[in-house]
Amino acid sequence: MAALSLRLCSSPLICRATLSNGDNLRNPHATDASFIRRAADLSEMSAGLTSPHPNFGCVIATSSGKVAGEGYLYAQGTKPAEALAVEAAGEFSRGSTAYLNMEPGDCHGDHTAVSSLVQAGVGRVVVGIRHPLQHLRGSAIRELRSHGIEVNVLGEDFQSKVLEDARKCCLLVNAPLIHRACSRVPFSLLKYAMTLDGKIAASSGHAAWISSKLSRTRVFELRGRSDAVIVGGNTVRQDDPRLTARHGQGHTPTRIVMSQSLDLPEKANLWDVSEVSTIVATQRGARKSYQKFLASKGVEVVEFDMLNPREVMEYFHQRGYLSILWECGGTLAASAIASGVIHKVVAFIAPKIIGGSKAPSPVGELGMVEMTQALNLIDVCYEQVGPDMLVSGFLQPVPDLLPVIPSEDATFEIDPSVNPFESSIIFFYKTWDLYGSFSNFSPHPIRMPYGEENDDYRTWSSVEHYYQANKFVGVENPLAHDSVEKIRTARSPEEAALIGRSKQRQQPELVRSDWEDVKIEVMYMGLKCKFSTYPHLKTMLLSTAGSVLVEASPHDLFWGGGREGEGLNYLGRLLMQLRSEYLAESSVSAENTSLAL
Ligand SMILES: NC(=O)C1=CN([C@@H]2O[C@H](COP(=O)(O)OP(=O)(O)OC[C@H]3O[C@@H](n4cnc5c(N)ncnc54)[C@H](OP(=O)(O)O)[C@@H]3O)[C@@H](O)[C@H]2O)C=CC1
Ligand SMILES: Nc1c(N[C@@H]2O[C@H](COP(=O)(O)O)[C@@H](O)[C@H]2O)[nH]c(=O)[nH]c1=O
Repeated sequence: MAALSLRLCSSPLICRATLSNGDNLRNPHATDASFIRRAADLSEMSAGLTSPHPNFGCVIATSSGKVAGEGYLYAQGTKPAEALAVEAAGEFSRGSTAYLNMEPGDCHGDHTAVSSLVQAGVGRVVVGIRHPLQHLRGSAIRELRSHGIEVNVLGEDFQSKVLEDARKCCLLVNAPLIHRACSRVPFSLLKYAMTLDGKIAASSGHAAWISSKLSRTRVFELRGRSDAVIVGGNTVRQDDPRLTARHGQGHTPTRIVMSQSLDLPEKANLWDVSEVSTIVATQRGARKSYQKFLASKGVEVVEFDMLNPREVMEYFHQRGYLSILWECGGTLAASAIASGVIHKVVAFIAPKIIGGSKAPSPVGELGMVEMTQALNLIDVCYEQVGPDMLVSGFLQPVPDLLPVIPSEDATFEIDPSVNPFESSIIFFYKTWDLYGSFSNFSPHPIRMPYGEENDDYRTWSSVEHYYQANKFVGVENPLAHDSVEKIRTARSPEEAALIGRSKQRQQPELVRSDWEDVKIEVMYMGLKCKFSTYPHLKTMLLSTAGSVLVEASPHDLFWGGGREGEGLNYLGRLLMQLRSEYLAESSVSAENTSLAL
């Protein structure tokens, strides 16, 4: 009998494994493998909330093989998994082994993850996979080793079948980020519900519902883990879907519609963007009057010279999307598979027969004529969900991290045609990028007062928390005060932004009347406080002297630079203003020193 017994898990993303008693005796690596799997399982609890941060989990195990503490990163900017796990383990951390599904990022000079393990006296660290982004890769491992801690990386320091399986779990749990590091399209999952006779709707086009309520709740969870959900024009016309995550928690993805004709209804649930945004991707020049109508509803329209799944995915990759859920019908699904942008398939199969020779099926024409041409799924999982069967598997393997995947920068060096940057411009955007700590979303808490003339200082978890809360500061309404508190205590900058933006949209009466006049100053004060509080950030800012700083947000045309430099780049401008103030200060103090000598 195999030492590992695969257990079908609640998550369609990964298959977990449990060890039976006695495995440890038979296989010396069984304990390490089992704890790494546990760390991967834990890390997955934050899926959808951490994006674009990786999912991190940590298990602290004593020398007798007992779990003393565990933790996972709840969301970007919250306490690292390692710090939570050693806190939970308390004194048991000393001499223990820490299991991490992924090497910590320790970006922006924030060494909390590593230092909490060092300070807690952990004796050994086992790492599932190294960090996939090359500029972060290996530095936490080196740092831990420099403190005399033994660090073992699966697949590098020792190898065996059980460890290889455990390492695979670590790759799967962060598949979107790993794809981000080595490809130009987001990680895409095609999901559909079909009858036992392979239909996704009746011949009339009616499809509500094929799968059970329980299965559909699982779909809400899948949506909650994705950055965006995508459908084709026909699904909008037939189903009038909402495409929201309604399982009661977490994040709601952006909705994307691909339509060449723009022959879409005037009334549709997707055009209600009060809770979540919708983007329509279309062919350049299609129905301009309808494009205007969509814009008037608050729906963003993006035109493509060639509307096909690959172009659309490359575009959303550039916009920072890591994971996409395809919930389209067979026509678009076939086109997406043929373009090679689908990585994983999740099929809910309901024990029903609807028949109908014209009833649609999940994947349209792929041009294959022989069974030998069929695409074989790999790492297939089977799970019963209520009355339905859930079959999932990968169309393409998650890229392996061995050997080292070139970073995006290195890729640009290899293929200069994709280098969009000039050397005198420094772009920053996502917090985990090289200059990501320049972003107002970077996880650097600041101490700032509630309002300008207020000495009631509070800690704000990021500049974004401070900025969003200031929209409602000083407004004589208990609901405005309540909004400030909700934003201040939001668990991540993304959550703070979500609350701030939706309150502003839904209850504009709560927003201070001078907001448009003061918002730049508010952002400036927040940034100034951040760079003054963290000397290493100030040093980093000063090191960019001579370069233009641009927030590379393609869609925020006020704070960011836009896709083709059409944005106002106020965030970049404020940072350059701050930098010149710091440079002036340091030249004055150098002058004073030389005068004193
Ligand atoms: N059971 C299930 O899981 C699901 C069932 N369905 C059902 O499926 C049926 C709709 O299926 P289907 O017609 O295949 O709908 P799709 O969702 O695949 O939409 C097809 C449309 O996508 C647009 N499109 C844009 N670019 C492309 C491209 N490169 N290739 C292909 N299409 C493109 C076109 O819209 P346009 O014409 O506007 O230009 C096209 O007509 C409905 O009955 C619906 O209820 C749908 C989703 C899931
Ligand atoms: N019919 C069908 C599905 N259909 C998909 O769900 C969409 C509707 O989502 P919403 O409007 O948010 O409830 C629909 O347009 C299509 O993409 N999904 C399933 O899990 N099971 C089903 O039986």
